[in-house]
Amino acid sequence: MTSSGAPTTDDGVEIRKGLAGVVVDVTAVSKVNPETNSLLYRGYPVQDLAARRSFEEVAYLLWHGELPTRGELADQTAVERAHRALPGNVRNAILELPTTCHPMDVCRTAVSQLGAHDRDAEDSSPEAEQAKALRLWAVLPAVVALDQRRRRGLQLVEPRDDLTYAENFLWMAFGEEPEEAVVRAFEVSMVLYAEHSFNASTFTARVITSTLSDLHSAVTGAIGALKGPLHGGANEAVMATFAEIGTADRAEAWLDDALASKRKIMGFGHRVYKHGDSRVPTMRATLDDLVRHYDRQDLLDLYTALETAMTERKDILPNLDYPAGPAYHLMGFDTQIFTPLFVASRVVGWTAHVMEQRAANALIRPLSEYVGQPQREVPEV
Ligand SMILES: CC(=O)SCCNC(=O)CCNC(=O)[C@H](O)C(C)(C)COP(=O)(O)OP(=O)(O)OC[C@H]1O[C@@H](n2cnc3c(N)ncnc32)[C@H](O)[C@@H]1OP(=O)(O)O
Ligand SMILES: O=C([O-])CC(=O)C(=O)O
Repeated sequence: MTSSGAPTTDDGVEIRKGLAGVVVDVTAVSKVNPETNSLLYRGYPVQDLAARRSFEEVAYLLWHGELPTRGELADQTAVERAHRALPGNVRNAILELPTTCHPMDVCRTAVSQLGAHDRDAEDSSPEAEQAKALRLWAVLPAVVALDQRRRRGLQLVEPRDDLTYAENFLWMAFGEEPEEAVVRAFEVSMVLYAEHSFNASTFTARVITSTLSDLHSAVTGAIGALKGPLHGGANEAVMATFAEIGTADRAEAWLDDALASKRKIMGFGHRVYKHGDSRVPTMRATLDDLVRHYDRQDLLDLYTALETAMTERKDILPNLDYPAGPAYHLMGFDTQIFTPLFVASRVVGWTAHVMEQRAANALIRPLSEYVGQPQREVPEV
């Protein structure tokens, strides 16, 4: 052990498992501050953006560094709406995938396919990268909505260009005009999920970009990293936990059993925030609105019972996935679709980081300390 508590090898080399606490680069995209429980996108507090700005405006901000003027937003919106439909070849590729695979596999495959069909895939100029990021962001709702619908045995719903991003996403997923309360809640979740500095999936995207690989490869890899339950996969795992517990009165006993068997409780804890996730109060308030809208106090009771028990037992607080999971459930999404919803939002942050990495690149290649067999001779056969 070093004085910082980090383990060392027999030779005294300090090992930073999981790169915990290691600052690997600078970024101007967002600032996560665990001391003040705050998160800034390009300098703006995320909760204020969620309250006052659309997801489209936030996407522009994350990519370009400033909020859009009316004209800039109109230009971006025109491109976004023109690229909402899935190209036929990608739609067919999705339809051929088995419904036994996880929806994150569908997302990952779709982005890879979109890259293979994109004529600008190998053009890494800033203009081409920005255009690809925008097109990918525009089409991902169709990927997610199609996948949910085919699993339900329903036909694809074509996008509508008279609707906002959030309205159109819900329209394509459910085939009916969404209610205003649901649109608002969904939009807030998209804003909150869009960006979070050097998390595991964003770092993956940056590692891939650092080899001078292409943007679609970076996003495909990032989707793989987000899928895991220690990262984005936790939002669907929260709903699985709720289903396992059943009702609020069973939460304490369930938690005691789970902790006794050393299970990780999904939706709780965070690598950076140790005193609460900056985004939880906003998402929790949004969940409260949905609970009132759908008259589902029972779900909130279960939510609160598990949160209270977890705080009492372990003093570990919820992360964004904890309120987001039940919120998506109330909106009507299937549980396995929750992490793809995270993809649809985080693609903005990933691509902003791809562009930032490319603009000041250094190959990412850390070192490891070898602890295997010493050199030995290959025996004669
Ligand atoms: C949007 C996002 O990606 S947010 C993260 C979503 N992920 C989850 O919700 C999964 C559940 N949470 C976790 O597994 C962890 O809190 C992580 C992976 C997110 C962060 O973990 P780390 O920073 O590596 O902390 P680590 O896992 O070392 O935890 C420290 C201690 O708290 C415990 N702990 C942390 N989170 C949890 C949890 N959710 N349930 C039970 N115990 C936990 C650990 O067991 C460990 O205890 P120990 O010191 O007795 O061994
Ligand atoms: O920052 C992290 O490690 C995980 C997280 O909350 C996110 O990616 O939104």
